[in-house]
Amino acid sequence: MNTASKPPLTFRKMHGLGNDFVIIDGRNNAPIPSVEEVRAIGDRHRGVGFDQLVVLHESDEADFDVVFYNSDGSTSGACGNASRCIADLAMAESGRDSALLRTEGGLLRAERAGQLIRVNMGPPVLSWRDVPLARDVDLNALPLDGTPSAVGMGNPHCVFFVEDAEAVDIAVEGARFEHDPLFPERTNVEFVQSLTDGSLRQRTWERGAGETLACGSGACAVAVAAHRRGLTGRDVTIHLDGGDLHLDWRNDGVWMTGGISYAFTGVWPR
Ligand SMILES: N[C@@H](CCC[C@H](N)C(=O)O)C(=O)O
Repeated sequence: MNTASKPPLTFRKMHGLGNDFVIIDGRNNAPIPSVEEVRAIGDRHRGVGFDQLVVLHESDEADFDVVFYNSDGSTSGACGNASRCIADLAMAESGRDSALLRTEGGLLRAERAGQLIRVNMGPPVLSWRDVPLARDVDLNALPLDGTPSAVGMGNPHCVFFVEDAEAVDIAVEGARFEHDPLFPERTNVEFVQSLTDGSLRQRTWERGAGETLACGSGACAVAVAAHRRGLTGRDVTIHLDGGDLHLDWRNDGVWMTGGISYAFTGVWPR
């Protein structure tokens, strides 16, 4: 058995509106975690705990090439709140007020906006109105009233508009889609309520992470779905458990503006 110990993993802990991340810089041949280690680090009781773990790699066209892992070890093509956090790291390193991130979901541009960070999450790539369902589904048979909107933002989202977002049992309604053949790659699920001031209230069940305090790519999907339903203009404020995001859907994609927080650095022994 190889008893040689592997070099420890150094990481940064950050969050965007309470959606929390462990960020590991894998550049310069620095050690990166195995999927088993991702799950162990993500354990809220025995590890560090995170909603997503982010690994940074050298890039030939961006500040970083980025890989996003959920706490169950699955990967995702997008992670909006983490993208704001690592964009801040990139800008601090480069001294510029802008950054470029290459993710599985595409090339993302980010920039400072005062004390906040703006990220262009790209165009929405699909919705139920544009893409025929994989099979003939009676959408009204889905667990909640009404027909959801399916919007891709580098990752899949199923957006339900409900009368009272606080009344939704997220652990039940969100988990329903973890093994639904309608979503062969699973999906993130957002439950949204329109408010009288034109803003939206969003609660989120994340694929591979469960209920989170905020989901940035989900907020982008919600903004697109709400606009397509005539509920909002092309820009909207969304209230999440962890705080507010501002979304504006422009011709070059959906821009998301919000805050980030830097928590601490740490070392994961191996
Ligand atoms: N919290 C993220 C979304 C993270 C990935 C998602 N769970 C998925 O698997 O697609 C965000 O802020 O976008």
